[in-house]
Amino acid sequence: MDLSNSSPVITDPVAISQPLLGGLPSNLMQFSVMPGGYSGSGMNVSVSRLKIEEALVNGLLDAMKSSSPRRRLNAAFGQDNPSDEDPAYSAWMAKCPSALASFKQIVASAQGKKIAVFLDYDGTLSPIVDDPDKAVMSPVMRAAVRNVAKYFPTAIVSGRSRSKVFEFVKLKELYYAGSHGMDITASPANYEHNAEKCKQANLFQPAREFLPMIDEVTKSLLQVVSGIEGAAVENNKFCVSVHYRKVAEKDWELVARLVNEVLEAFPRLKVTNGRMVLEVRPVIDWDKGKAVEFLLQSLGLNDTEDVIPIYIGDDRTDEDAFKVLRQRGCGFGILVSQVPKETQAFYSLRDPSEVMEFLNLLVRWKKHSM
Ligand SMILES: O=P(O)(O)OC[C@H]1O[C@H](O[C@H]2O[C@H](CO)[C@@H](O)[C@H](O)[C@H]2O)[C@H](O)[C@@H](O)[C@@H]1O
Repeated sequence: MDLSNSSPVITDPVAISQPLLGGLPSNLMQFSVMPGGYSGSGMNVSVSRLKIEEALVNGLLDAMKSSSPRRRLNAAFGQDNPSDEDPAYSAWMAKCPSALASFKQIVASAQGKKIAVFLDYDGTLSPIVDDPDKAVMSPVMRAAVRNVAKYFPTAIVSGRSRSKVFEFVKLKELYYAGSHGMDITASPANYEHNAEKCKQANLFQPAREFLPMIDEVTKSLLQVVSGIEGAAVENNKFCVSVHYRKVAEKDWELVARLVNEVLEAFPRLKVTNGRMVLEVRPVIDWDKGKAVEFLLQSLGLNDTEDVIPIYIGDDRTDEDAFKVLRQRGCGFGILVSQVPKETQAFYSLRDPSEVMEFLNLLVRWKKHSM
């Protein structure tokens, strides 16, 4: 199946100049997203719309409230800074131990194998801040990621658009999967800046046909939330974020209702809730987990006996990747969180500074074991 012809509309100049894996190699055929990936029949569409609406009306606001960090902390501990002495926290740490404390165990299982590193961006490599445009990465974190990429194939897997996350990370030696994995370069980003190597850039965009729809829904969302103080809309190319971090809690219901109303006109889009953000995206069978599988396969790292993928992320969307690693029975998910959470990850780190410490340890270990 040649995916380069699967999209009737190409509005993106990058996509035009870089064929969509111009005829997928046979080892990547399994990754084509069939049109049936979303509900195509009228009946299915209306049934799933009803379900989505019901879930949105009944659950969206609850989900928004429960994603408030202060509420979660208070619900878990009644205080803002949980310590190891807190029984609830230490019970969770027993299930999902610190990747720093368990470092020896982690590298022991990687002995003689290749490690591949997958990193989420917001909340993992940069601390969560109020203004999404200011979520910059510190120079020390950039140095840590650069060093990791010297020794291990390293990819960023983010909900942001690929170009936006590249603007923040600025490292050409990495692989990037933007828009929750719906926009992947299976070659280091520096290939894209080299005309000769452009064709090898292996751009994979399973939701490319949704581009015009995403632009349209972005306009509608911008329009409806423009009157709500603090609300912001971010076009992430194959998905859109509606931020409510700076919206007064009394207006959250209005945000949920307006987003829900807009989506009624877009049955092929769905909404999920992230960290104080509603994420609107295509209803296709593709997520960060599929992106990780795709990258492992296309980089020749698919041998579960020989390769240990490590995925570090803080968000609900990262759970899809943790789950994939668990199901493959090789590699580790590491959840970045200060509070107990249901997770498919094996280990945890408290915040981006611990992520940096872990990355530095990995490099030091590799240097000494060479
Ligand atoms: O997969 P990620 O890289 O974690 O992207 C998920 C969302 O991250 C960004 O929003 C989050 O970080 C912002 C900056 O710290 C914060 O203001 C916001 O409240 C968080 O939800 C990004 O702006 C979103 O578009 C991504 O969907």
